[in-house]
Parts: sequence; C-alpha cells; structure tokens
Amino acid sequence: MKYDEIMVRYGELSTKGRNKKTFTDRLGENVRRALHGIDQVKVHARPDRLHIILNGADSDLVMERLAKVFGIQSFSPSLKVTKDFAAVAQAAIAMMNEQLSDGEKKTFKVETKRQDHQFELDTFQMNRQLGGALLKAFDGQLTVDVHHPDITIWVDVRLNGIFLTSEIIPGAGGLPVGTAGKGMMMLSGGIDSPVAAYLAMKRGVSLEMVHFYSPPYTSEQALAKSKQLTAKLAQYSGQIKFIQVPFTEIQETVKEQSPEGFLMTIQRRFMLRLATAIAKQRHGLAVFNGESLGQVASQTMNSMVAINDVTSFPVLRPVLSYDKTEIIKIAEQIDTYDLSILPYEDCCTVFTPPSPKTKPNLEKTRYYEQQLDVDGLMERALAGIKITEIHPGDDFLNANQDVFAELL
Ligand SMILES: Nc1ncnc2c1ncn2[C@@H]1O[C@H](COP(=O)(O)OP(=O)(O)OP(=O)(O)O)[C@@H](O)[C@H]1O
Repeated sequence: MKYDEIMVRYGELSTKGRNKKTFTDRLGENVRRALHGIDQVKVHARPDRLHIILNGADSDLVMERLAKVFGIQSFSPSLKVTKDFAAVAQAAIAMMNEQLSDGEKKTFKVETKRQDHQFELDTFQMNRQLGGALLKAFDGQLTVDVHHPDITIWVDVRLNGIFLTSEIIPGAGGLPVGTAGKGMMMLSGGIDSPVAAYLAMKRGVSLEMVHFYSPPYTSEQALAKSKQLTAKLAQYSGQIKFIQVPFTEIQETVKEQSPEGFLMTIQRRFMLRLATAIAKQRHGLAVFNGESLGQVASQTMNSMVAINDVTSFPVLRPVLSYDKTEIIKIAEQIDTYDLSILPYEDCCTVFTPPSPKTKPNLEKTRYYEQQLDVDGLMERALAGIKITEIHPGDDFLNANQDVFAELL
C-alpha cells in the first residue's frame, strides 16, 4: 500500500515536563539522521506526535530505519485523504482489503479522533457510518466487535486532512540518543560490550567507542571486527566516533615487570585510567563497560574494587546483572552476535595469565603498579590514539575479506 505519512508516538519523553521540547527536538533530529539519504521525506516533531511526510518514499524502508530510533513508543503508517466521507470510506476499504485474504472472516471496529470540530461528522457518527460502509463492502466477512476486534481502523480528523491507519507497530522504546549526555564505551570485540553499548544508547546516552588493541599480538582483523560492531551499533544512534588506543607497550611492560597474579588487574587499571583520561579530554560524563557480575575473574566485586580504584568517574555497567544467555539473546536481536563470535585474538585474551586472582589485594596491586612508569606509559598510549568516524552501513570486514576468510 502506498502510504502518505508515518505517525510516530513518543515514548517516555512525553512525561518529561519542561524538558519535553528538548527531547522532541532531539528525537526529530535523530529521525532525520536515521532517514538520511531518503531525500523526499519531511519530518515534523510536534509536541504531541511526530509526523513523517513520505512524499512518495518507500514506507517499508522508512519504517525499517525508524524501528531502530530510541524514544519512539510506536508508529503507524497512514493514508491521508480529503475531508470528505466518500474519500475516507474508499481509503478504509482499501486498507481492509490489505488485511483480509479471500473469504476470511474477521472482527473489526472503527475508532475516530477529531481535532477539527468543524467537520460534518462527529466521532460517533464517523464510527457508525464508516463501520456500515465496511460491513457493506465486505458482506459476510466482517462483523463488529468493539471490545476485542481482530482489526481496528483508526481515523484521525485533523485540521489539514483525515488520516487513516490500521497498524500500530512497536518502536524501540527508551530515550532519544543524546538526551542523557556523552559517555565513553569500552568496546572489545566480544559479546557483552556491544550489548552494553546498545542498552546505554537506549537510555539516551551518546557514546564514543574506546578500543584497546595490541599489534602485533592482535591483528588488523580484530580491529576491523570492533569497527564493524560499531557500524552495527551506529544504526541506533547515527555516526559514532571510534577511538583506538595502542595498548602493546603497556601490556608488554606489565607482563615483564609485575607478578603473574596481578597482570590482569593492573592491565585493567590501565584501561580504565585511559578511558577516564579520554573521557576528560572529550567531555564525557562516564565510562561504560560490558562487565557482568561474577562472569570471569576480573568481574568479581573484589576485582572491581581493585580496578575502580584508579578513577573517580562513574563506571556504568549496563549488563551487570544479566546472565550470559540473556546477553546473547539481546546480541542476537541487535544482530551483533554473529560478528562477536568470529574468532579473533583480543588484547586481554593474549595477555591473560592462566589463573588471575579473583580477589586481588588493593594494597599489593597499588604497590606493584608503583614499580612501573605509569605516567610515561599513559602519555605514550594517549599520544598514539587514532579517531575515526563510523557510520551505519560502513563495511570494514569485506574490505578485509581475504584476511577474514583465513579466520573462518
Ligand atoms: N580490547 C578492549 N578494548 C576496549 N574495552 C575492552 C577490551 N577488552 C575488554 N574491554 C572492556 O572490559 C570489559 C570486560 O572484558 P572481558 O574481556 O573481561 O569480558 P567479557 O565479559 O568477555 O566482555 P566482552 O564480551 O565485552 O569482551 C568488556 O566488556 C569491555 O567493556
């Protein structure tokens, strides 16, 4: 069906009182960004609803992109007709036709809302007359059920025309990305951190990805994979800055100079210190990671105490209380799982000792770390940072197809 408009209902943001305009403006901007390249559409973010005027654009494509924009409760593809009952009836019959296969019997109701009180029919009259027209057109196939209908035709009599829809499609929920401030996401190539990133963005956080890599111990493919995950996540937020931080010197030094039981904790402290320093430079308000309580040695509360010691920034862990199976389920939903399980060598895996401490002692950790040139190592890692801007749909893996084929 050739729809004229997609009508969008706001999610939680409609409860935000005086901040509402900031939220609706931001959502409007995010929707425009998500529809980038579909030039003929017009987006109007009004206080009560957001309207996307299609001007002939493919409604399926628009809705596919819209389904990934946070801050939307639901949306409905709509037909627009002139303020004339015959035109309304014709559009409703066409809509019903789409929903009924030959000879199928269904129940229905018409539900009208009227903004234009000058229109000749009130809501009750419209419900009755349009219901009658549909019963006549689909004689024997349709019966009215006002309580639990199979199909509802919603009619909205507005000042600029009459809009009809028969579908309410659930949106992504959450809050518009950007309304909760900026955070630094520690993104590995694993399963958990992309899911944590998705959940943080869902609560309105605008993320920049911080990725530690250790050439030659980690390969170009491992880096490409993290970038590809970022491109997937960018579908939910628009472009994302990807900050790659060289971590080789730190890992080699820690491995060489620290006792084996403390390698992991000290490496993690460097990661968090670097993520905090980057957040400070780039006006981020918090650091996010993909830790889930008790999952591995570095994710016990004792380890968190020893690692968190290096920062005064909030370290937020969106998947903290999720089981692995729950995390995997989300990863599958957001289509990051297949990428995450591609075999690759993470900088942590390469340097992880066989038996890291699950209860590292904070004083001893500090003591062993003091033996290292922490400031120099930090300075050189920060000086080697490279930042790229990643857009939804960017392709890093196919650009590396040959090397990737070797991995599979
Ligand atoms: N190379 C890396 N670059 C950036 N962040 C990292 C890197 N490795 C680990 N992290 C961060 O530390 C968290 C814990 O890492 P770890 O490897 O212990 O756990 P994980 O549960 O396997 O997480 P993931 O599946 O996200 O890799 C990750 O979720 C991520 O936020």
